[in-house]
Amino acid sequence: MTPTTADRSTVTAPASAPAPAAAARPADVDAGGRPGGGAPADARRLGAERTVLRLARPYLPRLAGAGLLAAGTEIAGLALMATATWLLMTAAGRPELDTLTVAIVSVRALAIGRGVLRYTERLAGHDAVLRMVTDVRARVFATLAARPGPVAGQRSGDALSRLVSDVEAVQDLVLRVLVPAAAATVVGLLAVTGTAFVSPVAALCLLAGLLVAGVALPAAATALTRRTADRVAPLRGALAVDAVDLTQGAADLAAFGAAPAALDRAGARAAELARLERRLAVTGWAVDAAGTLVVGATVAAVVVAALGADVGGVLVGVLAVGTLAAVEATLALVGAARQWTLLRAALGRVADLLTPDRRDLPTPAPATRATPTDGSTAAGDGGSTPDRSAAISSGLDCRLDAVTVRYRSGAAPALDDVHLDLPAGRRIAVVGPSGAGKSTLLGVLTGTVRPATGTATLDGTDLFGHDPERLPRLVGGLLAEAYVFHATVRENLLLGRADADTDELAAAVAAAGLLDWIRQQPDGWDTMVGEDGAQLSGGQRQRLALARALLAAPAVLVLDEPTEGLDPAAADAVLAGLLAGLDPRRSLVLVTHRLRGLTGVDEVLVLDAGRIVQRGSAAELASRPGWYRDQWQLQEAAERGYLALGPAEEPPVGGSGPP
Ligand SMILES: Nc1ncnc2c1ncn2[C@@H]1O[C@H](COP(=O)(O)OP(=O)(O)OP(=O)(O)O)[C@@H](O)[C@H]1O
Repeated sequence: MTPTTADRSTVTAPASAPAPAAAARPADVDAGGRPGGGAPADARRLGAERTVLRLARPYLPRLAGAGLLAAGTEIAGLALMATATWLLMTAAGRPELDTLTVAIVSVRALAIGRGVLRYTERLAGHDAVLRMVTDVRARVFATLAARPGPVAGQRSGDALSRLVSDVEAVQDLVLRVLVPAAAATVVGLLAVTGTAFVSPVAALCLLAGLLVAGVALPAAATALTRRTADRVAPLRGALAVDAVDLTQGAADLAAFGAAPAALDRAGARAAELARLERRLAVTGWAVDAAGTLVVGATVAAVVVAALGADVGGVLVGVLAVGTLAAVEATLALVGAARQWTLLRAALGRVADLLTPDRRDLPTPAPATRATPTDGSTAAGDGGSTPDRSAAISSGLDCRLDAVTVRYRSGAAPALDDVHLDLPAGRRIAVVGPSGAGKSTLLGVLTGTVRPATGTATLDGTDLFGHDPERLPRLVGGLLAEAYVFHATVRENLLLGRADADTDELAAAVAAAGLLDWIRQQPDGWDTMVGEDGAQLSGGQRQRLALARALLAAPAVLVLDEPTEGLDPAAADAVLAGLLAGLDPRRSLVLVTHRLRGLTGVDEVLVLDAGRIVQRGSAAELASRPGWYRDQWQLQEAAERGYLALGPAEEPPVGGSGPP
């Protein structure tokens, strides 16, 4: 009974649910994380580049300057290679030193100039791009800040990643794609023109080599890596979601026995991601090897063509080395194409935000629910553990004898010599002041808190001797700090029982008082609840958690403040509904601060400072002096004030008489 439970409590999801409709398979998720790939998506992506580059207009002169400097760097490199080759080959013939002076000075000047140009190009390029990116980031921030609330299906981390990494993709588009591509194009054209003066046939060979290196190979690299790259980004997103669910939802996964399946699922996703990344790496190596072959073949073709055209030996050498430098510079386009493939998803997301008509489109979280193999969700498919999906068919006896719990040696015990007999089908409520030990008692019953002394038995055997993975199916329910997964209502419910059909879901949800709300939602059972249930009210999260606990139907159902966060009338209705709907074979341990509606339980225990200070039926305790009666009177008085303040929408159920 932690006070904050009301806001956060909910039960969790994964179970062996059928692949939910909301889950999109990677193949159906485009790079922008939107379902549906193919041609329209491509058109949309190109539109994304246009949208993003429109923002570059104010910085065009600076960017053009950076592009020219990049081209100058490449040209200086090409000229350096050609001049140095001419110098070496000419010097081999021992000519007069005067004839070499210009070449010697040129080599030095080009070597120094290339370094200077490279430095200036980096300076100018980053200056222009950082200015532009600052502008883009400010716009993205303003757009996110102006939103009335989170878009359905979007996580808080998603907004952060749009602001940081997606905007960096804009920077990479300019610096690592457009500038190198422009420089390679200029160098290629100059090299072909220069070669044409020496030998037109050699120039044609060079042109062919440059087209293969600068057009065919980048196109092949894009085609080969695009499908894989499109699957990598959503998978990374899904894996990040798994990591959050596995850490923040660890207690709930364990409580419903879904942790091993969730771990398996995350492991399968990680393995799939590794496989795709290996495939990308292999494709990259293959394309690089093809590039090297193209360089060699082009040089050979140029040399043969030049020799065939009776070009002098020194010039043939210069042409060969110049060809080498030009084709290698053009191969930068392969890297640029690969980079572009990887950037498209992020560019699409930035464009979605910055274009009003795109912004209105629902943007599901980046493939958070995409899975490598089965389309199941991170939260919604716990794999099929037969034991988990089978409801316990009968009740079990549970017993605590002289149980004492001490969290720290020397500290006062959180439970002190507690005796509790809970035969199958018995329903008890545990009440008491804050810090009395109520949650600790539930901890002992669910096997998460081990007593210092005393014994806890379930079905006649030591409770702590039971299989830790099976125990949650025997004793479990709604515990404090429950976690709601970023998944649909159905997926969150199916964590409770994987094989529940819609009628069973509806019965549990009706008992928790959430059925009407679900029916009113356009997506019904497939309504996304947001990260940790952020798209639900506190009361709705609590009802969802309760419904999931009821669905789990363990032999001993423990409920820690099931009606916390609900208004008094709703709390009464929910408690009455759940007591009425409970299978009579199952036991119930209900921890609550609210004393109304407890007439439906067999016994109420009052805990204080770890000891059971009162026990009896609700009516008996209300008639005896003590903590229970004082608290009952206080709550009744407060409730009368509450009801006097506003019209009660629902009549109180199940607690109007003496307690
Ligand atoms: N993990 C822990 N480590 C140390 N002390 C703990 C821990 N959990 C509980 N306690 C202490 O044990 C005592 C009983 O706590 P417990 O949470 O069981 O009370 P509670 O009746 O559920 O309280 P509340 O109604 O406020 O939730 C308290 O004094 C608390 O400070």
